[in-house]
Amino acid sequence: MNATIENKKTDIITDNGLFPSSQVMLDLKNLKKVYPTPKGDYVVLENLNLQIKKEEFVTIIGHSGCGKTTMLSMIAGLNEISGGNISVLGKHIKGPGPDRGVIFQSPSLMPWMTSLQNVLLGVNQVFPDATKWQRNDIAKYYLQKVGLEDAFNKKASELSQGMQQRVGIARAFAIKPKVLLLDEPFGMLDSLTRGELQDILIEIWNKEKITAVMITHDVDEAIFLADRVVMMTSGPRAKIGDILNIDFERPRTRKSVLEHDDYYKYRKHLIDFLEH
Ligand SMILES: Nc1ncnc2c1ncn2[C@@H]1O[C@H](COP(=O)(O)OP(=O)(O)OP(=O)(O)O)[C@@H](O)[C@H]1O
Repeated sequence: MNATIENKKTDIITDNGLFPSSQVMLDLKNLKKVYPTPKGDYVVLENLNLQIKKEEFVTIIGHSGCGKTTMLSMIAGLNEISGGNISVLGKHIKGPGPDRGVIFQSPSLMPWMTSLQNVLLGVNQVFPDATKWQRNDIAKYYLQKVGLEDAFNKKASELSQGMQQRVGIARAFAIKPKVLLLDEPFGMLDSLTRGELQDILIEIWNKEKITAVMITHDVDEAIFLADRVVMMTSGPRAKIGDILNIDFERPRTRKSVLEHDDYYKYRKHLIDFLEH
């Protein structure tokens, strides 16, 4: 990994996130979500507009309960859209699909199955025409990428939380999605394991260059991983409040990011947003 990033000072650049359509992977237009409740309709999201570019890594931050998971689950096709639309490469989504992989906070593996069998569940569905050997190779390749080459045949129930999330990462990449959606994937892990998995995630992402959208509550994680940090306003009727471009070169190391003059500027910008 490149240990240095050019320490050139830049001004904080925020943008309105609008790009030529040829560059856009994900397009959220006038997105609205209403949850019916006993007390009446609760409008969680309204007029939410966001474009995410091909090969971009975007992190999403916002106050607890503002609607981050709601937005991500709508992109995944797991939560009905109340208004507006979401498109992937210009096509409106109508439900879940193999073009979008999801990594949740808890990987929800089948506990009685091995790491390999868990990864194969998705691979078998998405690549039904591949031979058994080819599918095995794909699953093993990604398990090895997340450092589980010695645990192919370990049951999920025998794995630590960190190892289970490694399987979750392998499972998501193995279906070769166009977009990877991550909902606080490291939220339950200790800081050392969290750092290790951030490095693994970014290493595979650097190689595969798929579009990634990740919710996090951790401002440092948001900066370290992202090309842009998207800030959501507090609900109800939450929308995109601000977008911060993170202009650090890649590949990045934690040390080089922390030592960059702009790091604290970025951090302050995000914390100011969250505190107001
Ligand atoms: N199925 C549902 N029915 C009614 N209200 C819901 C439902 N799911 C979520 N909500 C409400 O919608 C709001 C947004 O929830 P959501 O989980 O999307 O927020 P979040 O920003 O991801 O929160 P957190 O950061 O705590 O994970 C919350 O007030 C939540 O209580």
